[in-house]
Amino acid sequence: MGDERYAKELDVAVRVVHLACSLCRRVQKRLITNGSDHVSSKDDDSPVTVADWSVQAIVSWVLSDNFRDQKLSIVAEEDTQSLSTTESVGLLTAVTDTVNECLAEAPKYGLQGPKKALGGAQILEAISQCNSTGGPIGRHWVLDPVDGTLGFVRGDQYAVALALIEEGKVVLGVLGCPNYPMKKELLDHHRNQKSITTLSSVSSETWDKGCVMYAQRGSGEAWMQPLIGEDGKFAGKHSAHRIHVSSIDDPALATFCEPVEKSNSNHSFTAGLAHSMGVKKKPLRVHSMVKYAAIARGDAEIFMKFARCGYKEKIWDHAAGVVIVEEAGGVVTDAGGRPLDFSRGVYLEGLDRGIVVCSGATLHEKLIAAVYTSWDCSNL
Ligand SMILES: Nc1ncnc2c1ncn2[C@@H]1O[C@H](COP(=O)(O)OS(=O)(=O)O)[C@@H](OP(=O)(O)O)[C@H]1O
Ligand SMILES: [Mg+2]
Ligand SMILES: [Mg+2]
Ligand SMILES: [Mg+2]
Repeated sequence: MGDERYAKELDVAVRVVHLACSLCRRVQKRLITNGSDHVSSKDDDSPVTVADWSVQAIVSWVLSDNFRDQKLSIVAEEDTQSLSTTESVGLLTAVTDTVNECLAEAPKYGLQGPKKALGGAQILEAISQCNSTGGPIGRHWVLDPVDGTLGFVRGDQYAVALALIEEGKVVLGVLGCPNYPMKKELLDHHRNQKSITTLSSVSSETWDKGCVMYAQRGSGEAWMQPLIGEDGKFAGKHSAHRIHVSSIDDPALATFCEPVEKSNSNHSFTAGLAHSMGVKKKPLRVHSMVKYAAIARGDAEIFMKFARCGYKEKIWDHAAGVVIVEEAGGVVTDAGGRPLDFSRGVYLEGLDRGIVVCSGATLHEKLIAAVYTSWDCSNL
C-alpha cells in the first residue's frame, strides 16, 4: 500500500475484524437456532446482543494489547450500563464466555490472546474503555462492533466496522461483512434464503466466504479478503483482491441501496430522487454498512440515507465505509455536496440533510442536483 505510516495499525485492525467476524458468525448461528435469548432493547428501542458487547470487548482488548505504549482513545457504540446490574449477571456471563471462546482463537489470526481467560470485571473494563468522544486532535479508533444489529438478529446482513481517525480525518477503515459473499451472484442466492437456518442446502464454501474490506487514506487502493471458514487458515494479505467501484454512470443502469427500515431513512423521498435522476431499478434494501461495501466493490452505484429531521448520524456508522468507498474510487458527501466531518466528536455535526454515496462524479452531480430541486423539509 505504499505509505507505511499506519502499517501496524492496519495489520492489527484487519486481523481483529476477522476475529470479530468469526465471533459474530458463531453468535448469529446460535441466536437463530436457539431463539432470541440475550437480545436486549436499548432506551431508543434498538436491539443490542451478546455479539455487540463481545466484539467491543475483544477489539478493545486486542488494540490495548498491541499498542501498549499509547494511551488509546476508542469511540464505540456500546456501554456497560445494562451489563453491570445485578439482574444482568447471566448476560455478563454469556458475554464473558463468548469473549474467551473467541480470544482463544486469536493465534489463528496472528494475534496474541490473554495468558488466562478474562473475568467479568476485565470484560466490563475493556468495554467501558471505549468511552472516548473523539474530536479534532490526535488519534481516535472508531468502532461499531455490530452495525445493523437488526439485520444480525434477523439472520441477515450486518457488519463489523473499525476505523482510525487522525487529526479529524479518517485514515484507515476496515469493514467485516460476514454474510456478504465474495461474489455478487451469491448475494442474490443468500437474499432468497429466509434465514441462515435454511442454508444447509448451500455448500459451506459459498456461505462461509463472507469478506473483510479495508483501505488506507491516500493509497488509492481498497482491498477485500475472504473470511476463513471453521477450519480454514488465515492467509491475510495473500488472499486480498483489489476492489473498485462500478464504472456505470448512466442512472438508468444504476442500482441504488438504502436502509431496510423506513424509520432510518425516508424511502419515499429517496424514491422521488431516484426517479427524478432517471434510476429505473428497484432499490436494494440492505442492513448495515454492507451498503458501503456494495458501492466499494461495484455491486451498486448509489447509496442514500435521509434520516428523519433531528436524528444525528454517529461517526461509527460511517467512518470505515467512507474511506473504503473513497479509496475504491467513489464519492461520499452530505446532501449539500460537502464531505462528512469526522472531527467534531461522536456525531457527524453539521451534516446537511442526508448522506449520499456514489460510484463516480457523474452520478453524484446528478444526485446532488436532484436533491436541490426536490428538497422539502416537510418530507422528513
Ligand atoms: N432513527 C434512526 N434514523 C437513522 N439511523 C438510525 C436511527 N436509529 C438508529 N440508527 C442507526 O442506523 C444504523 C443501522 O442502519 P442500517 O442502514 O443498517 O438500517 S436498517 O436496519 O437497514 O434500516 C444503526 O446502527 P446499529 O445500532 O449499529 O445497528 C443506528 O446507528
Ligand atoms: Mg451502526
Ligand atoms: Mg452497532
Ligand atoms: Mg445499535
